[in-house]
Amino acid sequence: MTDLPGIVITGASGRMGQMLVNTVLNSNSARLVGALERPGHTWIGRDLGAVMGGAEVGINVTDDPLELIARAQAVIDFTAPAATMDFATLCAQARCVHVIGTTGLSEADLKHLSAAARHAVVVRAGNMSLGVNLLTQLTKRVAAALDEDFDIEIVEAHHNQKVDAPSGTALMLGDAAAEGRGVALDNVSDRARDGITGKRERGHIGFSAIRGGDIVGEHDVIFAATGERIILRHIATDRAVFARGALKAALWGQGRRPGEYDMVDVLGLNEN
Ligand SMILES: NC(=O)C1=CN([C@@H]2O[C@H](COP(=O)(O)OP(=O)(O)OC[C@H]3O[C@@H](n4cnc5c(N)ncnc54)[C@H](O)[C@@H]3O)[C@@H](O)[C@H]2O)C=CC1
Ligand SMILES: O=C(O)C1=N[C@H](C(=O)O)C[C@H](O)C1
Repeated sequence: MTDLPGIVITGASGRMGQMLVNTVLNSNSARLVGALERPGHTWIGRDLGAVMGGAEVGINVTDDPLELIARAQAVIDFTAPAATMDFATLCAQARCVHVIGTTGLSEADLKHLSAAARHAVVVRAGNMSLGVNLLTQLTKRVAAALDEDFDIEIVEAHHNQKVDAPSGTALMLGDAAAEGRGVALDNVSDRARDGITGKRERGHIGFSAIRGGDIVGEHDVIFAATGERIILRHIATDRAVFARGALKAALWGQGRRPGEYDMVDVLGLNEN
């Protein structure tokens, strides 16, 4: 028995799930206590290590979150919006830290998370990497320094299995740019252009999404004026950067007061 925080990974068979399992299993700061998958998944009831193609780890994958979350100190959750809402309720009941990487959440989902955060620590970010969270701060500063002569466009690229657009990261960057400009993103966001769209509106923030192959995640924030252009870019080449950030968040959340937090809080980037 050890005092290290016990972590449950949801969506264990997913691209991020498997990365998270390996990250926690290789950590000296946390221990893996459970792995969840959706009902009907072929991994249910089987040893997690074995289904991942390695040695047995003594943890059977389950589709029953109730008992598992009750004895966890943190749940790291990169799944899908409906599943994340269910896990948020259970984490709130268990007073356990809920680290959420899931993107594509609706306004109603965000309200649900705010309610859950009255009882538990909820750390959520559309991107858990250090680089992107630093990029949001840079974006805010550049947007604040430039006026609307600079058109802001956010371009993101991801693999062909991604189901939501714009990416969670693109929306974080859009929020940062809007905050820098002192406007609400909802009032200035251009999220789809097709056909005779009319001229670009001054002050708007545009989004474009590329989907193809195995691209892990790439984001450009373009500030385009007449005669010059600034481009802030982040390229993720390995999902380990997201998993490391998520584990850091799970550990950071231990002993904190219930509430909603993000990776800027976890990484202490607000102080810079
Ligand atoms: N915030 C961040 O840093 C990052 C966020 N993401 C986001 O994480 C999410 C997952 O991404 P991927 O791993 O690429 O997707 P994926 O499709 O490979 O994995 C999702 C997994 O969740 C499982 N799942 C769905 N419903 C479930 C339920 N009720 N209970 C348990 N498991 C359930 C699925 O079976 C699947 O294995 C997406 O929303 C993606 O945008 C991905 C990478 C980084
Ligand atoms: O689905 C992904 O893969 C990713 N999703 C996140 C997003 O929506 O921004 C983070 C990362 O870019 C990978």
